[in-house]
Amino acid sequence: MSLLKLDNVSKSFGMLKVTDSVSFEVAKGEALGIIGPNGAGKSTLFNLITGNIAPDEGAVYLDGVDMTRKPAMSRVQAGVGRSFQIPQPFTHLSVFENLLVAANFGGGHHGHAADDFCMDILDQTGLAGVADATSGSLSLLQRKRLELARAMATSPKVILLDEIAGGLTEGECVSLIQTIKSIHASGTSIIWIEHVLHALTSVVERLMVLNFGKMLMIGDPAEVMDSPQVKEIYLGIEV
Ligand SMILES: Nc1ncnc2c1ncn2[C@@H]1O[C@H](COP(=O)(O)OP(=O)(O)OP(=O)(O)O)[C@@H](O)[C@H]1O
Repeated sequence: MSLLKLDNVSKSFGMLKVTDSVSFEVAKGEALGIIGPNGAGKSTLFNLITGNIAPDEGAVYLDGVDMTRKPAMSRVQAGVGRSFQIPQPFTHLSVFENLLVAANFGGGHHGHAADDFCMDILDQTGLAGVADATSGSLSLLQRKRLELARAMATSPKVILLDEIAGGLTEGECVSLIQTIKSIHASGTSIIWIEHVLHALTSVVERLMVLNFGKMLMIGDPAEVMDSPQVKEIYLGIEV
């Protein structure tokens, strides 16, 4: 059975159909990449999965349960974790405290068990050395790591990564990819929107292309990137 399923999901803002009858499934433990031109509807698709916006039509299922009308918080508690394009930590709290908030409210972890759980995530995401630093003092790479860590602190079954590699140097990007690979290897499903294609294709098993709100193609990353239709529409290259 699939972990996450979208069934003919559509959403319009005024006259603009931003998500147009999108259907796909993500298996347990799978990593799926999403690409598409600016304004294709990628972030809107994430908002429909997380419950930040409601679809006009269609349904969203997690583990076979219809989540379509459930609020965002209950989806977090059911296992949908998310990182944001622009990191959104509580800047006055320490890195550790940021994780505790996510673990308490999103992951249902409390007391000493929550402390240990958060320390494990700090290790996994490479933040153990800055546990007591205020999150406002972190470098860009560390803030990206904190976005990952906060998503992991909610004990997700699937994490949605929104352009997490953007703005990093090549070396920083390689180091973040290692962390994302370790999260994937531990069994968490990943859906990742990314413009840094080499980072994305080094992790994901399937790639989806969105264009004008429609799913243009989904499949093996190399085959998708090789498709003349994708080259023309996504990359703007005449073939
Ligand atoms: N809340 C909203 N109200 C009105 N229009 C919106 C809203 N959210 C998104 N849009 C519009 O929907 C379209 C798709 O936006 P979306 O952010 O989902 O695209 P995207 O593929 O994530 O783009 P990018 O790669 O630039 O982040 C855009 O034209 C955007 O202006």
